[in-house]
Amino acid sequence: MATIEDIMTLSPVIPVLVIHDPAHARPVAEALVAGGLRTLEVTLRTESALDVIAEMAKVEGAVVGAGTVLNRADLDASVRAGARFIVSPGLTTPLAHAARDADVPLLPGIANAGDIMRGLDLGLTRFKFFPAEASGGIAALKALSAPFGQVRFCPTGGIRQDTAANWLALPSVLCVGGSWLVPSGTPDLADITARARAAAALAA
Ligand SMILES: O=C(O)C(=O)C[C@H](O)[C@H](O)COP(=O)(O)O
Repeated sequence: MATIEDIMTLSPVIPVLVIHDPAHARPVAEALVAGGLRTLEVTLRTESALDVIAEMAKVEGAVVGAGTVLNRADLDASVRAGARFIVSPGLTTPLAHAARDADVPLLPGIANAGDIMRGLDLGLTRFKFFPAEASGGIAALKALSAPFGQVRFCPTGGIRQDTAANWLALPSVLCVGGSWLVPSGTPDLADITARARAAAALAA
């Protein structure tokens, strides 16, 4: 079983995916992997998300996780569908316990020092900083990182190709997440691969 650190360091950018049509799942995952992004977060925001996870998990080289996981039921369903890691917008004790029980890596969202301290009490040191730009951006994460030397982050929310490098330059940042890799609508696979290639070229 990979650790959440392994997942976060596979590539500098984790695409956050909102896919409605399961028929798009495999081609989109293949296009991202072809561009060099292997870690894929499928949000549970669509009715077909679990089917999308199952389809994407078949793509060679893809490491598929579930995002927008809110509780134990979401987590268990995601793992059954083939998710190898779990991302949540926030941190709850029941979700942390569910991840521990399922032995699945968890990347929970945090936005303040209290969230981080609760995470540390639960044995967690790797967090999604969400919503990154709206929570104060780079200045906020720098300030938040200072008291927690052992903690590392995946900022997500409002980050794009042209701002990702600034985030990745922070010593406390292992990777960033973002939805800019796959715009909504019918997927343009060549464009997705080009976006992935540009993102993969950003060094963490
Ligand atoms: O769905 C979830 O679980 C979330 O926590 C939200 C997503 O990570 C952000 O919506 C991505 O942000 P954008 O890249 O600005 O679109």
